[in-house]
Amino acid sequence: MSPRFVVLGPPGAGKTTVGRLLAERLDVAFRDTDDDIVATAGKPISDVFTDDGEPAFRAMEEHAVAEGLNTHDGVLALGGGAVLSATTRGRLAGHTVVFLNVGMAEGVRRTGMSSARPLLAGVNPRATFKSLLDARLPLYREVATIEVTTDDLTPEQVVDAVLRPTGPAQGT
Ligand SMILES: Nc1ncnc2c1ncn2[C@@H]1O[C@H](COP(=O)(O)OP(=O)(O)OP(=O)(O)O)[C@@H](O)[C@H]1O
Ligand SMILES: O=C(O)C1=C[C@@H](O)[C@@H](O)[C@H](O)C1
Ligand SMILES: [Mg+2]
Repeated sequence: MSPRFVVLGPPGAGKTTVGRLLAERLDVAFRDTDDDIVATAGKPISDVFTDDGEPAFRAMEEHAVAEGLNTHDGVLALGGGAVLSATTRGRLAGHTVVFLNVGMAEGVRRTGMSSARPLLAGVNPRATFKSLLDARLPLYREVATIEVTTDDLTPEQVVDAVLRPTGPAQGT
């Protein structure tokens, strides 16, 4: 069993929003590893970061992603930092992986100052978002088989782009 699409990208790229729409369009189930972690931990992700620390969160995330890849056959959205794990990047080989990209300005606009995103809850979310993008862009691209830049697209248009055939133009 393997997910039809694995969706990843930075916070605010639309993994949850677009992932859900994509699953609806394909009439398959949607699963988000962030939700799996919340269910397992029995508390919000911000509390996992505060109480247990980021390394503990990353270990739970590695486990949740492996479980999703092995047991889910619909659309699987990963947390924004899941690609930081080399083990996870290795496990993504052979899967159809969609990288939803978003630039700093739009990413910060979409995520706002939400404390639900502990890594962006500091004093300078723009700088934090930029350094996060700089560090992760090569990792997202290492595992992605499809990349869509979402800044100027609605979630529906992003789904269209994911499903658009990429081969040579048909007919004349
Ligand atoms: N293409 C888009 N155009 C405009 N707004 C969008 C788009 N995609 C997502 N959004 C909005 O941006 C916000 C963040 O989207 P979403 O929660 O899906 O991102 P995410 O990638 O799952 O983030 P996280 O890594 O924090 O889970 C939501 O308010 C959502 O409605
Ligand atoms: O970008 C990140 O590192 C994170 C993104 C979210 O999806 C959550 O997985 C968590 O807030 C960490
Ligand atoms: Mg999400």
